[in-house]
Amino acid sequence: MSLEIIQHPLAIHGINRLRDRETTPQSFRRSCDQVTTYLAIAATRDLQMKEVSMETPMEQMQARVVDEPIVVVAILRAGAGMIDSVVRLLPEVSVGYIGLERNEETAEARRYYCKFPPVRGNRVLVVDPMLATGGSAEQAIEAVYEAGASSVDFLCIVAAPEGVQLLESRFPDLRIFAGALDRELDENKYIRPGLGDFGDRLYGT
Ligand SMILES: O=P(O)(O)OC[C@H]1O[C@H](OP(=O)(O)OP(=O)(O)O)[C@H](O)[C@@H]1O
Ligand SMILES: O=c1cc[nH]c(=O)[nH]1
Ligand SMILES: [Mg+2]
Repeated sequence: MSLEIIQHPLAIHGINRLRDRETTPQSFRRSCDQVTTYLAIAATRDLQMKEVSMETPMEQMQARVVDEPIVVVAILRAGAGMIDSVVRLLPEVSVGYIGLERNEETAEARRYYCKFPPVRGNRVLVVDPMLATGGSAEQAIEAVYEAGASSVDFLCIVAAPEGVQLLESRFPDLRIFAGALDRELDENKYIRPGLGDFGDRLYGT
């Protein structure tokens, strides 16, 4: 497993806008988009390319274009807020959804929805802004591997050490791209310092 923490100053700035309790919903959405864009750029740095011949208005040339189908799978609800940013970078991407909700007492995630496009043999980006205990990500990644993904990258905005450890023990080939690695989980399994409940802040619930 590998863990990359995005170091770009604009990504760090965006995460700290998300953390600030004074941030308005409008600015929260803009910062979510900004940080997700940096995560997606990092995760697609090694996309396969192929050579094609093409004509510019001036002459013929050999050019390289992306040659790898990608699937993005969002963990609902909060992960839905990251889809548009990925689709803007990768307009051809297919999109799947898995609905998971943590029980407020036990913090265990319950699956309530799952719909994937064809995944077999493809690289899949699983997106969810928060990696806390790792239970939600574990269920989603397991489902994606069961559907036949050739490789999985997990993109999150804030990760807790507990979640990273769980994913590391479960999926040796997984790559995690995170905006920040925070200190710990609290007694309610919320990330500290964290940013609160991402879904509630994104959707105003
Ligand atoms: O690592 P875990 O301990 O599983 O916690 C992380 C999960 O918790 C949040 O979702 P939540 O269950 O609050 O659902 P929501 O997105 O609908 O708000 C978050 O978006 C992750 O999916
Ligand atoms: O800190 C946390 C933990 C889980 N889900 C969130 O939205 N925030
Ligand atoms: Mg929530």
